[in-house]
Amino acid sequence: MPCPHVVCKVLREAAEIAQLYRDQCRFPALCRADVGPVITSRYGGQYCNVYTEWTQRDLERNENVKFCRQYIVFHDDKSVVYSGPSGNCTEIKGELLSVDSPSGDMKAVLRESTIKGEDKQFLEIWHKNRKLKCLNLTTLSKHGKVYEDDQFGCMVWSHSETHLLYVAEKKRPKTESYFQGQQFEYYEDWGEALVNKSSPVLCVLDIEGSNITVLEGIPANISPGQAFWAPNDTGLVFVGWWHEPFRLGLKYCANRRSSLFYVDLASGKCEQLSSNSSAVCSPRLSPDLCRIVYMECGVFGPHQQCNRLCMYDWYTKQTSVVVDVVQRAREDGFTGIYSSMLSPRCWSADSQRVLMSCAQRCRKDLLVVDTSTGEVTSLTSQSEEGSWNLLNIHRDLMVVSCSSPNCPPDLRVGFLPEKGSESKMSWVTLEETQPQADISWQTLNFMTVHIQYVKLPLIVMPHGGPHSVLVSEWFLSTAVLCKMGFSVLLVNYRGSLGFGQDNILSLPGNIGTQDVKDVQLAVDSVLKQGDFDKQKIAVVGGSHGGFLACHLIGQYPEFYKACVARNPVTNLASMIGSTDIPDWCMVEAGYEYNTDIHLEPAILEQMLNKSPIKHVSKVKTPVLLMLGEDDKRVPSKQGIEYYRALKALQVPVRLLWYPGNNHSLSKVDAESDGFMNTALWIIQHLSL
Ligand SMILES: CC(=O)N[C@@H](C)C(=O)N[C@@H](C)C(=O)O
Repeated sequence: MPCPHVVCKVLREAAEIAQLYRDQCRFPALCRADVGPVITSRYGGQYCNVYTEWTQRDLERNENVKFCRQYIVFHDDKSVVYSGPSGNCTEIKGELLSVDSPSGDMKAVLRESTIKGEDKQFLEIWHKNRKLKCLNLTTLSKHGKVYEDDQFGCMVWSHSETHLLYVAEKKRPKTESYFQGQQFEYYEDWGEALVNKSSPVLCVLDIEGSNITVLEGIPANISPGQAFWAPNDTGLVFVGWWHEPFRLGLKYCANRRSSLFYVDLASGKCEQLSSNSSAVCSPRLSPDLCRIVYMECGVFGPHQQCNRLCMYDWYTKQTSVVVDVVQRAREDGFTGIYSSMLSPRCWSADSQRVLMSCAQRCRKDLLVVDTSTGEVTSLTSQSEEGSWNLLNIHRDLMVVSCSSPNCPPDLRVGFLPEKGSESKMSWVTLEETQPQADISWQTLNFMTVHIQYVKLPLIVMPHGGPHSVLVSEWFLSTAVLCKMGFSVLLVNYRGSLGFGQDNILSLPGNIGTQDVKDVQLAVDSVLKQGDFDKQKIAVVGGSHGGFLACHLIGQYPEFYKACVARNPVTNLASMIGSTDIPDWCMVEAGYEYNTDIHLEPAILEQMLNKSPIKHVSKVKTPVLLMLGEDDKRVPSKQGIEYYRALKALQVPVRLLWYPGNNHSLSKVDAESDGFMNTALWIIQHLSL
């Protein structure tokens, strides 16, 4: 029997909202897992240690803290016999990178420490219970700062465990006096979140002799990263990004011209292993040291696309495409490969299959790819839970984390079943989590929405990118908003990842119309259910999601009662000259991009026509803008341009300015301040 509609009560007291936010911040997220070597106990049982790293917002310290916890896993190579934590959590401070040697006997740590007010980097080698070596990299001055980011950064032991490979900034000439004319030299960098990362170099530490060699032989027009040791330690394999005629932003942009390279340590010769005209990432060597898998996509065009999974045979030097681009969802449901990064290890023990977590429509699944047939099987598509993340796999023991919109991430392990028996996958939970019974969610054709028999206020959240995807996983802000009594509609519009390459390609040239109409269609269709209060709808979005939020309030002026935009794109025509990704503006406006492009008035006109600023005169909705001072992706001037237009029109607008923050506004205080202001802005303007 249908329940009568009742008026929904939303939590509106700032102190109570802050308490909810604090409570939900206590759920940590997994960021790393390693499987240690197999140890045989004196009673004959086999076990290994699983090392995990987590991050958690510490609101008191205004920091994202990182900590580790280890688990012991007894197994018989096919199943887990017994498992449990071995000790408590320990906070990790000052470690930028760390890695165990292949045998597990040694550990290398890159540490940053401030001495007499100066930042110094140290490279430590640990053996058993002692620190074997500590090199002051800053004093040695062989190179600049070591890269610790996901894009270029790596720290890898040689197979022989005698050398360590890492990436650092090339040494710059000293600038003691301006008479030398170099003090004010401009160094291009790789843009948003890669500031001051300009010319990476590959560095090798000879551990015995404490000797660091900065590798030569790499073409000067290439920036190397994501490196590892070739079979038998004869040389190094790496991804090289072309940086001529100039560097473009790399973050969220897998479409930068790049290739796989091999540099031979004896001869210094550098060889290109993959195509000259595509973009590659995440090369991973098989356990038998015979093959390398990597992901490949087109250069320019949409910033993230459906990938090809390619494989390079080390001995035959042949490259094959294991899984090709999927234009439209296949009959078996497979929609293509969208992972931007493979886990540190991704091969099965027999070097036949590759594992990955990958967006498939609105969820992230664990996929197994048979490299000899290209067959793709999902290990998780039949599971009820939301989304799965592969943290690592070693000797077929997978370490994964699973979460959903009402369940923070947990930690599980399980052995990869034999080929053909994937449906028999069974998991053992190492770390339970706390499901949030008062939040419910559903994936529908256009929406993720809470269906309840009360008139709920609705917050519409389209994602940014625009070529990214919202999967059914844990999000702090949506969980808190739901607990406050809001309903949240997360929208994947056409152009999102996870639905096939055709879907992605349908958007460039049509932004500002197709994506806007898709979001509105999703909102209208949930409103037809009658469960939501049509007078209490807000829209919230960041970046391209902010672009959509500003478009929606301009194109549907009576509809949204509050709008919150984080670093929104408001005018493509003015953004192209100042962003780190000018190609994005061209491609999304419907043009091909070339580095030597000349802007024509017609192009700028089209960009303006597709931008939210074009509709600003119709806006009535109160707007809260949140801008990061150091944003290189969507420079803050975009938001300021919109702010001025709204002020002139006397539309209520408030601007929050976050110094020391970039595009993501992810520093702990900026994020929590942004959340509180978002919640209070919506409460105020929805008259709750
Ligand atoms: C490629 C890119 O960064 N585009 C931005 C305009 C954008 O929308 N970014 C998203 C991913 C974000 O949420 O920051």
